Amino acid sequence: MTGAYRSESGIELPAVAGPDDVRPGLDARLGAPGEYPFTRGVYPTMYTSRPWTMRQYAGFGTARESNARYHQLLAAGGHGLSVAFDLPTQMGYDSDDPIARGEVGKVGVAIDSIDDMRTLFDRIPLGEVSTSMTINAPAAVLLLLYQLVAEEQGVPGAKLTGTIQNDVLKEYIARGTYIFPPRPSLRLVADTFGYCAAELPRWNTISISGYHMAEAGATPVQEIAFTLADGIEYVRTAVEAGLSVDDFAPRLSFFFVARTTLLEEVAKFRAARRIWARIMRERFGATNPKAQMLRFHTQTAGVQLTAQQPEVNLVRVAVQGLGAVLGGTQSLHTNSYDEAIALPTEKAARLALRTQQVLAYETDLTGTVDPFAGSYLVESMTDEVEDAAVALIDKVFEHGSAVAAIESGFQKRQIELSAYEVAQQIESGERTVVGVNRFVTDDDEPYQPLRVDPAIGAEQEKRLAALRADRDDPAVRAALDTVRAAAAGTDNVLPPLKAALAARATVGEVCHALRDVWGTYRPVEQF
Ligand SMILES: C[C@H](C(=O)O)C(=O)SCCNC(=O)CCNC(=O)[C@H](O)C(C)(C)COP(=O)(O)OP(=O)(O)OC[C@H]1O[C@@H](n2cnc3c(N)ncnc32)[C@H](O)[C@@H]1OP(=O)(O)O
Repeated sequence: MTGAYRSESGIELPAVAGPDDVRPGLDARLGAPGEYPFTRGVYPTMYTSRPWTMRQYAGFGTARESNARYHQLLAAGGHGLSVAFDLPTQMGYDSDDPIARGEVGKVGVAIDSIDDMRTLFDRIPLGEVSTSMTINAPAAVLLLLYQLVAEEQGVPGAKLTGTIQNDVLKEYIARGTYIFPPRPSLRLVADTFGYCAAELPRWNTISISGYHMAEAGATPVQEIAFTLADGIEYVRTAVEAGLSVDDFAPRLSFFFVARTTLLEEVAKFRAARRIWARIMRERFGATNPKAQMLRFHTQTAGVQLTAQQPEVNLVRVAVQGLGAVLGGTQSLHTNSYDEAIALPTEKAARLALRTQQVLAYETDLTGTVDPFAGSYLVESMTDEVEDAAVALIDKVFEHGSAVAAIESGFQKRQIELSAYEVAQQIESGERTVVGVNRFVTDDDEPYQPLRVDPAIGAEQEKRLAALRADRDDPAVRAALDTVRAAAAGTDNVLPPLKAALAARATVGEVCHALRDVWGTYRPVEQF
């Protein structure tokens, strides 16, 4: 390589960093751990009093199979649950909808109704375990099903802890599971904030996500800038809906990637906390410190895993996870080594969890807080990532709002340009990917991927037919009419949604009721 090393975001690294690389005023930029601007972490004691939450994302096939995987993960020492839903559920369609054919139970679990949700959490005490659900456009619907099942277990809403992803804006930018146009989607998000503040006060109402943008090619700077810009949009919407920032913002959470480029990643996490604290205090007038804290989940970078020599992924994941912990993550998913090929096998899923257990229990990482504080290199990179991200957030808002920028295709285009550059670097050999363009071998061992049983679609169809034959249909129709009326007006839509789901309306039926009023989003293709 010639010339200075440039980071993933294009920041030049000094070959040897020294005191001159750190700008004056470091103490004020750092603060103490647990204090504004939270550069050193959101809690004063961080992992010295409690390690991060080990939360492995899992789910496939039917509710029964996924329930078995959750029991395995908890028995293996996992701390919290993280549910992956299949595409039809994520898009608000029932398993027997023609559009769902071939996709039922593939990338996650199929959930059609309260009956499936009850099975999913069978023998799991919802008052004790915290559960994350990666669900966006229909997040309110799955959250209400969870609440209904918890109530059946005798657990009141006030005791429930967990997170819904509920971040529709990044779906338009990178992930693609949107249903409604941006504006009604934002209204549904604000309704969910309001409902949770009253009914589920310990629930994290959103996981504002940069992970998927990173997987699509965003640089670290783009990842945090576009994510924080989305965060601003959510806060603005909720404030305009009459909610108090000090009340709802403590339950906002974030979700980022951890790449193998560990130093820049640590700088990224620290910069993101600092920028968000300032935005909340200065732009939105938050005075509650909890409303200024950026708490986040991390997943190791799936896009960096390779199908060639898949065991090497174990090493990559360990390095990525190390960066997340050094950056002060609240919760972590470490990918399985076989994820570039298929859904993780049970063995691979266990090894992935073991990776974080080694980090937590065999290293000295939990003995001290923010060990990189004062590092010439990491402090200077934190400043540089911060400056570049703030400048990019300003660029987003030159479009008027994050939504307007999304509608113009701005973020998506920037991310695609970054992805193109990386692809070219791999192609030319300028960027090394071990086992792919260097250190290649012909003798990869055969690997038996986990396959989802194709009969699952038919099985779900049968369960749905039984449900529809065994419920009070006029009551379901009346409840769906009430959902439509709330969606057309200004009342919070969650209470009527809950009533419809309790009457055993399906996920697809309630989402269709909302589609009737709000319509569906059609993306504008730019190229
Ligand atoms: C790729 C894929 C896809 O596309 O499909 C995906 O999206 S997968 C996406 C998967 N997404 C996820 O798994 C998201 C996970 N997110 C979360 O779990 C949350 O949003 C989170 C990031 C805020 C982490 O929440 P958590 O409950 O695990 O952890 P917390 O940090 O909130 O800790 C739990 C409780 O312990 C307390 N606590 C923790 N540590 C300390 C400490 N050192 N001192 C004092 N208190 C502490 C917290 O205040 C909190 O209590 P209290 O609550 O009372 O304050």
